[in-house]
Amino acid sequence: MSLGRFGPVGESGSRHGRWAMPSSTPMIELRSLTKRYGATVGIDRLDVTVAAGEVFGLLGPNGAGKTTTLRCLVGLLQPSEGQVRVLGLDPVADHRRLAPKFGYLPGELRLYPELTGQQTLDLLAALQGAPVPRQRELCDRLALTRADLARAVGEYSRGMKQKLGLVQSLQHRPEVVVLDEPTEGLDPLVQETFFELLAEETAAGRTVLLSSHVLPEVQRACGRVAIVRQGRLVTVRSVAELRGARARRVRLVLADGRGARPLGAAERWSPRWDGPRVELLVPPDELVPAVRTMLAELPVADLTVEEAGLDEAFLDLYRNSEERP
Ligand SMILES: Nc1ncnc2c1ncn2[C@@H]1O[C@H](COP(=O)(O)OP(=O)(O)OP(=O)(O)O)[C@@H](O)[C@H]1O
Repeated sequence: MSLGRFGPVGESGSRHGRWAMPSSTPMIELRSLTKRYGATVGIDRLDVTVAAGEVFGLLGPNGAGKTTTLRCLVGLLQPSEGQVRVLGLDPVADHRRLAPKFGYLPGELRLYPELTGQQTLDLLAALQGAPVPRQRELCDRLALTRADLARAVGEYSRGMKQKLGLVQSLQHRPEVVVLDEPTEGLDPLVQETFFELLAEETAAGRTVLLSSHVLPEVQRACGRVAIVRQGRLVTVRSVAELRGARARRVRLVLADGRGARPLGAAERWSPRWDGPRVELLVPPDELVPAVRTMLAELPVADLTVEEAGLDEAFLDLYRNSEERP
């Protein structure tokens, strides 16, 4: 079972009444974190800090380094360089102290197929080394029935396995939860419940880091997002900031009714034609000069401006990172 380096009950015992952490200590801290696989760079000098009560998103395309980052966080991988701290502790050296306070949902949940759902949850609870006050409630909310839990997980559908994975990641009420692609395989109703659970986690001051390549998921769940690409951090932004940086979509109808043709100076905003209408994506700080140029140079019969979607802001950041030397 690959669920992280959870040991049996360590000297820290249950989650109640142990070492005190200064309130200023970040819940998660990655400092110049680098992981190489031989000649391949998984992640390269990643700096990320996550505070208590945040839902923080790690967003990036396939192969960006999300899983590598999460595995370093969980202590499954030893960094090649740099530092990882979770609750001020080293996930490799201090994994026994961390296990009761830490929840992890791996991207590929591999379970013992012959164990029942209930046996799996109980085994993982023992490895977490903590009581599981939320196990029953989470199973109920994620619609894992007693009959489901009595079946061998080898018979589970993908969605049921994912639900079991979510239950085990939260059942011991951990202070920090790391989730790799958490909504994979969940139907829309269960996804709703998942988002409710996330909101409750942060309302209770707990911290969540989730990886995703699904933008609407991040937009909905996270306050801040780190965008990674080819192992490098492109940017860390609040979702609100990403919205503010959104391009403006300018739609024009040209009076002469003709279709696609060169637009002179306006060509730089990548026009997309649809019959006599044309659509351009303009960065917010170029909007006023762009509209002036269009009105001066083109036979404009109609013009509308609206904010482009968050996905376009996101793609813009990707493109900008690609253009970097
Ligand atoms: N065990 C490994 N051995 C060699 N290279 C690896 C290994 N694991 C990951 N990599 C490489 O490290 C880079 C980052 O991979 P990683 O799995 O962390 O990305 P990811 O963002 O999680 O991708 P995905 O969204 O596809 O899961 C990729 O180039 C990948 O090929």
